[in-house]
Amino acid sequence: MKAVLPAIARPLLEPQLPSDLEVSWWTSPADAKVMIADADIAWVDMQPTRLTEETLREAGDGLKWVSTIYAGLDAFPLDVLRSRGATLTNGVGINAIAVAEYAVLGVLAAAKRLDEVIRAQDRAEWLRDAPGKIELADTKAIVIGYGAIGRLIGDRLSAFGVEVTGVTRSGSNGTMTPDAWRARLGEFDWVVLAAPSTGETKSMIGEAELAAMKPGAWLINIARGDMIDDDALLEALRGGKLGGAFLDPTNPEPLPADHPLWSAPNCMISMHLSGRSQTKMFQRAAALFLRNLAAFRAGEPMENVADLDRGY
Ligand SMILES: NC(=O)C1=CN([C@@H]2O[C@H](COP(=O)(O)OP(=O)(O)OC[C@H]3O[C@@H](n4cnc5c(N)ncnc54)[C@H](O)[C@@H]3O)[C@@H](O)[C@H]2O)C=CC1
Ligand SMILES: O=C(O)C(=O)CO
Repeated sequence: MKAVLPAIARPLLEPQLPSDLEVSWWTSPADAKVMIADADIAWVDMQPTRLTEETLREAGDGLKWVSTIYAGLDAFPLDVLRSRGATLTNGVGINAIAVAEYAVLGVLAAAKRLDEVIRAQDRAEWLRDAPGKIELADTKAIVIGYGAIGRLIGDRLSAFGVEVTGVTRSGSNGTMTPDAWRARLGEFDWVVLAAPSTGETKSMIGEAELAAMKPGAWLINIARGDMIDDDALLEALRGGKLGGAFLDPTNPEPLPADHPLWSAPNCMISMHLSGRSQTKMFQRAAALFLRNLAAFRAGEPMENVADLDRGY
């Protein structure tokens, strides 16, 4: 059995790999593309070493399991994997803590207008009044996408006294269903996006949704940039009714230097940095891969198997 694995994870994986597994370590997409031709297993990540759709198309017929550290699968050619009959396991949970902490950072930065405080510091200006005076306690948040990340955001915001409502696809465990949240948008001070980018969620926040939000409410996006209609967001930000937006991912990435969102009023952009966390992320990813490898070899069910039709 042959596996193509990322060299970056080699120190964590190699000591624990079974001796009869033949391994090639990729350091670049070009490496992966060659190595994958006769692999049974491939761990591929779309960034920073972007593996192209072409690579997965060119993989040999033996490729049965593709593993990734990514939770969001929107950049993966799911149709190619589906037509090959290959299993894709994702990285849901691996960086959920780091991302949830960024969402809370976004809410706190918006409440206290940390961006304005830091701009004043850059000017060596001593502010006489706080630019943001919102106390989180007794405010209300809706977290659209209440999965691994969304639930952690919910727990953390609840600890600040925020009343949290979650949205899931199924509406299970007291969450709202995707057809119910729009009618209630006007109730929330914080609208947090933590759902996967799929056909159902692309541009889910557009003109109508922004208009329905409570005056002064903030939009916090830690999911994917294409879930927001940027033209509508720019108009809402310029109109001043929206409190503002905290955007971790954007569409496209990197955001071009001349993109109007950079200079839009009341907009903070964190450059899709939220998922980065010291070494813990790789330790969790390696541990998950090794558990799944044992299951794959034993013909047992693996963890984090993506639903290729659903898209996450
Ligand atoms: N900014 C970053 O660095 C990161 C962003 N992400 C993004 O966050 C997304 C969520 O990640 P996880 O929580 O780990 O995934 P997850 O699979 O644990 O949770 C997804 C949640 O979204 C819900 N959902 C699905 N379709 C929905 C819809 N149409 N409307 C409302 N809710 C819907 C699901 O029911 C589930 O509760 C990922 O798909 C990825 O795009 C993930 C990791 C890092
Ligand atoms: O895991 C993901 O989907 C990410 O966006 C990581 O940054």
